[in-house]
This record gives sequence, C-alpha cells and structure tokens, in this order.
Amino acid sequence: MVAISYEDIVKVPKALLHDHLDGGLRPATIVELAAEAGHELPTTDPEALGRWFAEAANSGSLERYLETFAHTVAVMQTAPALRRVARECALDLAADGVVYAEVRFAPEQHLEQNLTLDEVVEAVVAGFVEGSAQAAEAGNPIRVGTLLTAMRHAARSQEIAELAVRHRDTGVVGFDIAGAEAGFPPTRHLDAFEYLQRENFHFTIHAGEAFGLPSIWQAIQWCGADRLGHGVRIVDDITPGESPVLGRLAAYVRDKRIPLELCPSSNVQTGAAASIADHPIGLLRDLRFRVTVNTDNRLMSGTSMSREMALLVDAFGYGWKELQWFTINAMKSAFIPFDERLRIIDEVIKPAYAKLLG
Ligand SMILES: O=c1[nH]cnc2c1ncn2[C@H]1C[C@H](O)[C@@H](CO)O1
Ligand SMILES: [Zn+2]
Repeated sequence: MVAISYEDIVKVPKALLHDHLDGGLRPATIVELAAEAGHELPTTDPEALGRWFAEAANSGSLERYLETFAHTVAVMQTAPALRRVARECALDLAADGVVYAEVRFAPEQHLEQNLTLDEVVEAVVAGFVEGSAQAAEAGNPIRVGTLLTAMRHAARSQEIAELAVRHRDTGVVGFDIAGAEAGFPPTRHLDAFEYLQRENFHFTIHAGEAFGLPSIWQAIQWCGADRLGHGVRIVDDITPGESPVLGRLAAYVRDKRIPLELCPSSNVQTGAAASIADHPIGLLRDLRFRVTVNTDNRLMSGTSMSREMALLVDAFGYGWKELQWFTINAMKSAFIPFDERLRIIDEVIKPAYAKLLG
C-alpha cells in the first residue's frame, strides 16, 4: 500500500458534520476581538493561547472541557464579530480540503450585547456566505450549512427550534442540543423535537458522549434524532470478542443506518476514550455502523479534519478506501437535499478518490 502523506489528506475532499463555531476560532482572532470587547484572556499571545485552550480542555471531563468556551463565547457578542468568526471558519475548513461542512452554534449564548436571536443567525450565515465565496475564489470551493444548537441545561429549545425553521431557506439546515449531558436527558426537550418532526426538519442530538445508553436510547426512540452527536458509548451495548454481539439498541442504530458523528480527539480529551488507538471507531467501522469522522472543536483539540483523518490512518492503518468510506458516509448523512448530496459524492468526492485508489 502506498504511504499516505498529510499533504495528500489535506488535498482530498472531506465532509464534516460536527464542528462547533465557538470551538474553532483562530487564536489570533480571539486576541483581537477580546481587546475590542474588553474581555480578559488567560494570555494575549496567540500561540500560547492556542496551547492554553488545548491544555485546559484536556481535562478528562466534559464539564471542565466546556468551561473553556467562556472565552470564545465572550468575544462573539456583536454582529461583526460573529460574521468574522463564521467567515474565517469557512475559509479555514476550505483550506483544509473540507468541501461540505455543517457548523453548529448556540444562538442563545450570543445575546449579551442585545442582539436578537434572528440577528445572531443572520450574522453567522452572512459570514459563512462571505467565507465560502472567498474560498471558492481561492480555488477551494466549500458548501457550509448551519445547525442551530439549544443548550440542554437551559429552557429555550422550543424557541431555538422555531428560529431554525424560520431560517431554513437561508442557510440553516438542522438543529441540535449540546452542553453537559449527565443530568440533562434529551427528553427535557421533547416538545422541541416533536415540533421539528411536524415541520419535516432535521436534527441531531449530542448523546452517548459523557453519558451512556439511556441518553442514546432517548435521543433515538423518544426524540427521533436523525443522527447521534458522538454516540460513541453505543459500544456499551456491544459484547466484545471474536464475533462481537450487538444488544438491541446497538443493532437498531446499526441496522437503521443512524449516523454516528464520531469525534476522536475530543473524546480523548473528555475521557470518553483512553487514546485514539483505543477509540471505538475501529470496532464500529468493522461492524459497519454508519461511522463519520469529525472535529468537534478544532481550537480546543488543536485539530483539523485532515489531522483527525491522519490520526486514524496512524492508529488503525486506514488507507484511501477507508477515508473515502468515512467521507461518503458523512455526505450521505448530511442535512441538505438528497440530489445535492449525490452531486457532491458523484462529482467531487468519488473522482478525487478514484485517482488515489488507482
Ligand atoms: O462535545 C461537546 N459535547 C457537548 N457540548 C459541547 C461539545 N462541544 C461543544 N459543546 C457546547 C459548548 C458550546 O458553547 C455549545 C455550542 O456550540 O456546545
Ligand atoms: Zn460537539
């Protein structure tokens, strides 16, 4: 097998379903925006700040990992700041060879300077449009869809779900809930999910990251999630061995082809996996779950889509065939219309991998 270089991984088209806008800022941008906003940072040296985020997030606990977002959310409170962060996000993903991305954020966390929820969404979507146009000009076309997240400890999910539906024709393609998982089950937000189903809208749910099977079961069987944000703890329902045995929930998730938005580096930082080599992605791929590879928070994990792929190549010996499989899985699971997904698979992804596969 031909060795896979990092540069080649960057060049090949990739699809990303799980990336947080407030978890992917450039450190230099945080420093500039914090100076404008009068927000105090742990350090104002961009390189040191990048390291600070990665170290602080490397805590082994989701709750402590989430504390680091106070510094990114604090500098994303005006329309120009939100627009800039979204523009740079699209540019950074495109430069990394991502051709399709769904980027999520929680509008309710960006109201401290009196923006309305609609103004927050409009600023972010405008930033994505601007960044995508600039990326295309630079020869790196990307399509970015926005997911609106409601915070699971709060009580605004119905409002955020309605906000998402209001903006469905101008860039918002789905809904999500995020935040601390233990103690905040998805069914707390059942009204919002039922509303979204009645609207024929799409949603994913962070489940099975810091809490196990009951969270996944509720997300799928009570709330009707289209996809699982992480979902990595589905392995708790698989008895390992030469021929692993799937419990009923694991079998349902696999057989229904419910996409798992796996985020290897993030899981190692929050303690959901001991290391990349120990990450259940290896087993879940072998068992043919609908596995996708994602970044979660590029800043907190000091990562990129190419780096996550490269880590898996190193740990599991994957080649282009597996990377294409992950990429097509992600594209099949995207929230944009089926014909648009197919076009990206047939016209962008397959031709590029065909050249590498020979
Ligand atoms: O991996 C995660 N699990 C749960 N919540 C998360 C994760 N990454 C980010 N968040 C939270 C913190 C952000 O402020 C929020 C919206 O992007 O979502
Ligand atoms: Zn996440």
